[in-house]
Amino acid sequence: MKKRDMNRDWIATARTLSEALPYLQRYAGAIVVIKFGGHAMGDDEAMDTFARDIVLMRQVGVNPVIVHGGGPMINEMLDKLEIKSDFVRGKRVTDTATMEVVEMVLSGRVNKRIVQAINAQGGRAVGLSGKDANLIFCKQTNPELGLVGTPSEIDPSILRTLFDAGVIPVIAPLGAGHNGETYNINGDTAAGAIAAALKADRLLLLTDVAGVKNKEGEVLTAITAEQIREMTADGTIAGGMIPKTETALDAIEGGVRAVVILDGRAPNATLLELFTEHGAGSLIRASFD
Ligand SMILES: Nc1ncnc2c1ncn2[C@@H]1O[C@H](COP(=O)(O)OP(=O)(O)O)[C@@H](O)[C@H]1O
Ligand SMILES: CC(=O)N[C@@H](CCC(=O)OP(=O)(O)O)C(=O)O
Repeated sequence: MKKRDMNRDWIATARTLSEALPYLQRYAGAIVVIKFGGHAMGDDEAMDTFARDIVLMRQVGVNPVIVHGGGPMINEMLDKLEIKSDFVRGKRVTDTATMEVVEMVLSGRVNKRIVQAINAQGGRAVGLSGKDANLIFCKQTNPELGLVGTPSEIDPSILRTLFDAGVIPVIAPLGAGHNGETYNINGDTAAGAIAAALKADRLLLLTDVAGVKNKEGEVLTAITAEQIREMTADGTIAGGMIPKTETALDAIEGGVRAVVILDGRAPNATLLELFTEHGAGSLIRASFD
């Protein structure tokens, strides 16, 4: 299949996971950044399946880094507190009161739920946010969005320390400002910036759709930067898909080898993408030569 050819430098030729098993050691040392979106988290079963895949990945020597979202969980808490919030091009307009809720929900409930799920599957996960160990400093994205941040300096050294210790980092997308501010970073944006800083082998953006769809609603297995620009301009790519495709382009420009947008709720989604020939979702690479 065409997509398979484009992956030949890194992905196995196995058709099934069991066929891939004897070859898994070839991935030892690879860095795979996985954005786990709020919509992809679904119920406890989806969380457990995700956690099992991540632990298996770590057991074969891959260094997985989880960067999570949690938009729906933030919405739920804002509703309870009767705080209104608006989105502009997929990003939440964040004032001080909203920021407090975002930090509590992401660094607290959502981060620890993922850490606990991975540890329950036999892994060793540690939760942190972009504020820990100076991982992410931000500048303001746009005054109209308030405390939404764009990562400006990333220090991934803490992640390498965790890799060496066999620990799986689970990162909430928050950043520090140089004047003591806390910034809300879109989860996709944070994952892309971390993947670029690590020059990751793969960035997987897990969501609740099978991939990027064209006007006819068909999932595109491979997309170029040019197609993404056209589809965004004509409105085919909209809402939450905008930060994902923008992230994919920035990550590739920043040195990530390939980005895949895929359905995180599909059984064994991440393992199938990494270890089998057919992969899953929409693959974005610098060039398809
Ligand atoms: N061209 C497109 N292809 C696929 N999904 C799209 C497209 N344009 C907009 N979307 C929307 O983007 C959503 C994914 O973004 P979002 O809801 O923010 O996900 P997550 O919470 O997983 O980060 C999809 O559920 C879909 O409704
Ligand atoms: C700036 C911005 O929009 N931040 C997001 C952070 C969480 C996120 O990205 O969650 P999902 O991946 O589940 O959508 C927010 O406040 O919702």
